Amino acid sequence: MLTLHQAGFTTTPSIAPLDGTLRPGELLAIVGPNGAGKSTLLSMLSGFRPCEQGELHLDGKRLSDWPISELANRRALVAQQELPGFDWQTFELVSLGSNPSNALIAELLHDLDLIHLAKRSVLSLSGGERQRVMIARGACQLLSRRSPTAKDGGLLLLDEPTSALDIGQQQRLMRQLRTWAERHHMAIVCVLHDLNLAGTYADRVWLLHQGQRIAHGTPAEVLDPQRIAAIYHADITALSHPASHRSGIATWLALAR
Ligand SMILES: Nc1ncnc2c1ncn2[C@@H]1O[C@H](COP(=O)(O)OP(=O)(O)OP(=O)(O)O)[C@@H](O)[C@H]1O
Repeated sequence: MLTLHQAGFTTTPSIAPLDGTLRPGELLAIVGPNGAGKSTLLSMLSGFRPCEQGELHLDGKRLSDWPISELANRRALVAQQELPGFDWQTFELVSLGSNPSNALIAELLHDLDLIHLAKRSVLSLSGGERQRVMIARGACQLLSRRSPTAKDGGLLLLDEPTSALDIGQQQRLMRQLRTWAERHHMAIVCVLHDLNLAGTYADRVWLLHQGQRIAHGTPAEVLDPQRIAAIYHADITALSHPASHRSGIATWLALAR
């Protein structure tokens, strides 16, 4: 579990002090316009850029006090458009840096619809396939390195994990992330631009704007159409799903020219 106590950055790019808890079993979406500070915040949550004010505690200990190798057992970051640096086969790249069982590799490849690509060179994969491989690798890092006595499945941080995926794969990935969160008691944080994916699959949403979290809570509380239209300077139409009655935001249906 990761807790934030007035954690932030004072230097550019700044993040205003934040409190909060990233709980095992929960999927948190971080949303906000371009340049709002989402990737910057993810780098703070991962410990790659130590916070400059306040504190972050991971599993009861200050994030900055964890040795790198032990930190890697507890949190994994999949950055935007990470590229494989070498001509590995898919299954090799997924297991890189950890020592997973063949069963775990096969399970993760199956989970992300990659099993038919297990022996393919990662350099030959499409953008969307490669993106799913990098996500599988992040999950593999946590699941293979966790201590068998650990109470939870660690923290998986994903920066725009659906950016290269078609709509079917986007839904499949988001459903899978929910399954991992529940099955492995993992805390999962996703930076998302698609507010409908955030609204449908996240338990909680943080909305960032100019380095500040301006709203947080359930998707229904945060994704208020008027607030979203104002923050994004977007023409939107709020619709509710005819079956679930869950509200969503239409942009492509209602583009005004
Ligand atoms: N090294 C840096 N020096 C100065 N400014 C930076 C630096 N890195 C990022 N920024 C700026 O900080 C702001 C936040 O960047 P960040 O990448 O966190 O935004 P984001 O919300 O993830 O955006 P996007 O949706 O476009 O990916 C941006 O204005 C960016 O240009």
